[in-house]
Amino acid sequence: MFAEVMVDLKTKEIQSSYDYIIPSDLEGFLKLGMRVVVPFGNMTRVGLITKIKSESLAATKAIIEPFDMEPIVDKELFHLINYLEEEAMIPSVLAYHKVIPDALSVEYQKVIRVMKRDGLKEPLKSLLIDDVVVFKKTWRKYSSAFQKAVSSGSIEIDEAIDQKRSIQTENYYLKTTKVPQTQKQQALWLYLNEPKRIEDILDSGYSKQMVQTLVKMGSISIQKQEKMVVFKPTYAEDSKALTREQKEAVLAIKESLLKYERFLLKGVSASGKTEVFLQLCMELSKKRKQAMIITLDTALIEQLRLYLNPFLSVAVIDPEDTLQSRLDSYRAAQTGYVDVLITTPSGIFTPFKSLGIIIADEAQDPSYIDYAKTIHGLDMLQERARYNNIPLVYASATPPVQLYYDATLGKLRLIELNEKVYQTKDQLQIVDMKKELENGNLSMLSKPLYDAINRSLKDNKQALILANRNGFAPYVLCRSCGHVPTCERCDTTLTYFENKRRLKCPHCGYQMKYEPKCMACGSDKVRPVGMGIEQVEVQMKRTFPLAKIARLDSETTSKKGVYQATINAFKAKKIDILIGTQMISKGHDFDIPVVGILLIDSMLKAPSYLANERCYQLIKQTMGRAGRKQAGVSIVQTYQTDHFVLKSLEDEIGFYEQELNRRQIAHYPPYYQLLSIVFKGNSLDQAERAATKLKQQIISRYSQYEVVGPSESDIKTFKLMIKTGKRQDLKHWIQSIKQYYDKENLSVRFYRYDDIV
Ligand SMILES: Nc1ncnc2c1ncn2[C@@H]1O[C@H](COP(=O)(O)OP(=O)(O)OP(=O)(O)O)[C@@H](O)[C@H]1O
Ligand SMILES: [Zn+2]
Repeated sequence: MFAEVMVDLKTKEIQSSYDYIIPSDLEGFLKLGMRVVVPFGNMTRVGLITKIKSESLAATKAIIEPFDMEPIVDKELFHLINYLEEEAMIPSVLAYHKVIPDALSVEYQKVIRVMKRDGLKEPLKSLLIDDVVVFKKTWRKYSSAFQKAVSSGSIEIDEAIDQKRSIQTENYYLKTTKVPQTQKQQALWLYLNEPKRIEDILDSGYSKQMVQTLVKMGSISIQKQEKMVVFKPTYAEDSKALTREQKEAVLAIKESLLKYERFLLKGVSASGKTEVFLQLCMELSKKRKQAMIITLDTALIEQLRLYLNPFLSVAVIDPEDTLQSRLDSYRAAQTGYVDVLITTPSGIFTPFKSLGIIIADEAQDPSYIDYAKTIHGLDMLQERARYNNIPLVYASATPPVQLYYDATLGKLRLIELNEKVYQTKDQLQIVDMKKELENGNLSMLSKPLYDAINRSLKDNKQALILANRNGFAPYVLCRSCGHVPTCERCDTTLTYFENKRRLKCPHCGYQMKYEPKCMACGSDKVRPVGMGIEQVEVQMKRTFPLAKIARLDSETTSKKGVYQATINAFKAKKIDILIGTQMISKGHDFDIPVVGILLIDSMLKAPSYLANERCYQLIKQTMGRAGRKQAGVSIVQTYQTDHFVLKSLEDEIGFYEQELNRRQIAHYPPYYQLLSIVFKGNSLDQAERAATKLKQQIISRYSQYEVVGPSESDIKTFKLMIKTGKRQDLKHWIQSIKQYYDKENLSVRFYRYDDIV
């Protein structure tokens, strides 16, 4: 027998799988989805078995040994990998890379063994103090010394595979056939008629000492089993009486628990969607089925966990956690040990033993689309729900336009929660900043917002301010020559960060030190222009000097734990005014009377067909943080009071209808599908020529496609955007010409979820 092995999954250069002979003693043991150790050139590498077959013309080398005892990639994951290759047009190595978690990746090390210590000379003599040492990267400069030592036989160098994290085990205690003497001992012995962990034994009132004695006597045996790390149910809370709408929602979804169906749970902010999740998960837990809930970040994971944990066992996979902790939770889901797994869109590929429901919370959030814009988490979840024949619930106060549209077509079932649990009042006020200026108010705070915050502080209450723009100012400008510093890698205008005195590229992360001297003309008349969140903070501190003010954005939360701590402090009312970017807008169950929404005008002008939708959702989500347990007011400051997004903040249907209409006219989703084809060459010229040529080919071959571009989109990169009603045949055709570009040394990538227009 032969195996196709995808060698060294995490190395992008190795793009294909290779055939290996399966040694006869491993036949039957090795299965699809297991990792194996194989010879590769003169190295030893780990690879994944992607196929087992009876014939191979290419195989010359044999698999050395298994690396896993059971498959780490199951049938469903293979299906998803296939889906990624076919539908998202992702190269297969990358698809494997996406699906297999980092916690399971390996590293390769060189291990040096000292054979003859006397033969060692400096610097090796002092580097190799122990007899077995792992080679350090910094020792590369001594390569020739190491080579000499090898040829003289003083040292040997081996290659070792280092698994970054491994599955943890722990001891379980079980009775043997040997009956102990005393009555007390016999009680313990009988209690251990099935394997138990020491914690559980102690909890049941037996002593550690007695366990040890019986082990010595041979009445108890010790077994090693996989250690399961989950949050066990605390039973610390009583269940709530559901509202009428919650009851109806639970009932509707419960009816189709054991089949594939999509639901849109559209519930206004604070309508108690989480309670609906809890009820569904509890129902499934009775049927020994698991639930996967996706939310956005550490604080929201924790908020959800605290809500569910009194009733259910919960595991979480948070990209902020350690590899080991992520692996533990991964195994808890995979082995069926836990009721609920809560994770972020990064965890959507986690395998389950018996998945019963998928809930995509905050389904409107852009982070469901991966950074590269190749994978849409909601599409992957739909594929998983279909594969497992289970319901998928999208939950949101502001559903994506696409899902709203699908619901109107009857492709998914709409369930609405229109009332807030506590039926508190909320109020919206849109302030025209042009008028504020006319009335002589030059500050960034409008009179109504200033008054509202002031009142709240006087009442010992809080305020939340959205300022969704990083840095101190969006750019700096030389007032002498007009120069604006841009990124030397991708030409994007650099954002100015005053606290760190740096200029940073919002697109690629490039950064440089800020000098108040113009790089073009040397003048010292360089000034920040426009407003960012750092500046909002400075001005708020000046306006409300006695208030405790905190800021939440990518800068302040770069250190682990700060985000969660700040959210907790705000909930505990240790902060008076919290200023934040979009990270404060979604899902947090705050109890505040005032929300201020600033700096949204530039968002409405973003070059994305999703700009209106994103801005609408962001404002509505932020508004939803007030008026939960107490009445609340949201104040939106804008220069564009006539914009339909702002006009329809209290007319939901109006928003969706106008936006749909606009998209239909401009040929955007959901009416048209988009596909970006991006060429990256050795030069801008080469990329542009290829893009132009492909555009002509497409137009002459497929008259039904609209092709926009080519346009320069990055360094040495040109992009075509295709709009189409149907994408299928185009995909195969492009795949077939792809080899041609490979020969020309041009990389061609496809992006299905590119929204930049
Ligand atoms: N049936 C109920 N009885 C009493 N309190 C409830 C009930 N259901 C939910 N709550 C409480 O109402 C508050 C709001 O619920 P939840 O956070 O689930 O709202 P949500 O719909 O998810 O809002 P958002 O869209 O803003 O995230 C929570 O504090 C929750 O504990
Ligand atoms: Zn850049």
